[in-house]
Amino acid sequence: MSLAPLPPSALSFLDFYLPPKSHPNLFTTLTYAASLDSRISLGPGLRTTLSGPESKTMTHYLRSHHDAILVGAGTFVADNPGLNCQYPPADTKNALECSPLPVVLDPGFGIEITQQSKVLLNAAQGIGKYPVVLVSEDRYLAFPDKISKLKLLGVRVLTIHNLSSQTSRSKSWKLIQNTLQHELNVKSVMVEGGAEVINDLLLASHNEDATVNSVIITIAPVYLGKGGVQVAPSLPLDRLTNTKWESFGRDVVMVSGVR
Ligand SMILES: NC(=O)c1ccc[n+]([C@@H]2O[C@H](COP(=O)([O-])OP(=O)(O)OC[C@H]3O[C@@H](n4cnc5c(N)ncnc54)[C@H](O)[C@@H]3O)[C@@H](O)[C@H]2O)c1
Ligand SMILES: Nc1nc(=O)c(N)c(NC[C@H](O)[C@H](O)[C@H](O)COP(=O)(O)O)[nH]1
Repeated sequence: MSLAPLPPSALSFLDFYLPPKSHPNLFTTLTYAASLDSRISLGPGLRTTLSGPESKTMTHYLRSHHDAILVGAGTFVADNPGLNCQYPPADTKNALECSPLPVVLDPGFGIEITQQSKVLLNAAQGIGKYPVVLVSEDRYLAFPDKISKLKLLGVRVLTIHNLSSQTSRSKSWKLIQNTLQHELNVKSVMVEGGAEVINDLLLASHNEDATVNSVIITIAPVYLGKGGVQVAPSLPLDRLTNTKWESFGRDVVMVSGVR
């Protein structure tokens, strides 16, 4: 599948919100696509396409600018995501180089990754990187066989000390960002969802437990209704700053951020 090129106006619109060439700490971008009623899928466990072709290309362009891409266990199970970059590669070598490191947040160590998982099919074809799974230490110790099996498939499992004993999920973001920066040597991460991950990270940023440098949201002109999986943090949050809006085909994209 080849994605349509982005016009120069889209590139300049995004430029300020991308990770800069050098940044002292981990640069975190939160990005997702939502409906007009702030739903990101039709229901739990359902994969729902919201982005049109232009904003889909934009997401892949963002992927090419980040070292890592993080999704939660719920998204991994619902979407079977490939988590690679399909834009702008002209060939396979390019696709591997521009693809971020896929990171799956799965404290309970419950997801099944098999040879048929899209992320591993991409890695085996050389068009994506092998993933890392972040799990709680207690769950890691409970499943030695699973770790060996995953290792054979090329999947790395990393533990986060005390992840499950955090009193709030907002607090666990500090540990997650530390692990990305110091253990995986990641300088920029793009967090794609799902709703639990997004709601917690927004709250963590509000509570200053985590840093979010950019927020890039695609709004699709559709209502998904009350049954949809909703982005709605548990508290009202501060108004986003440095916001700009631009049409991408039938969608609108909002960018916000501080460097
Ligand atoms: N439209 C979009 O841009 C988009 C993006 C991603 C996912 N989705 C959709 O979202 C749905 C999945 O969302 P969800 O909310 O069910 O699952 P999720 O992907 O947010 O994963 C939830 C799991 O992640 C882990 N987790 C989340 N926050 C954590 C934290 N702070 N600390 C430790 N662990 C944490 C926990 O294991 C939790 O059970 C699916 O339907 C998927 O299709 C849509
Ligand atoms: N930008 C965006 N628009 C959407 O309409 C949608 N459903 C997602 N969802 C994000 C989530 O992370 C998905 O899992 C990946 O979009 C799967 O896609 P890939 O196989 O990795 O290309 N993201």
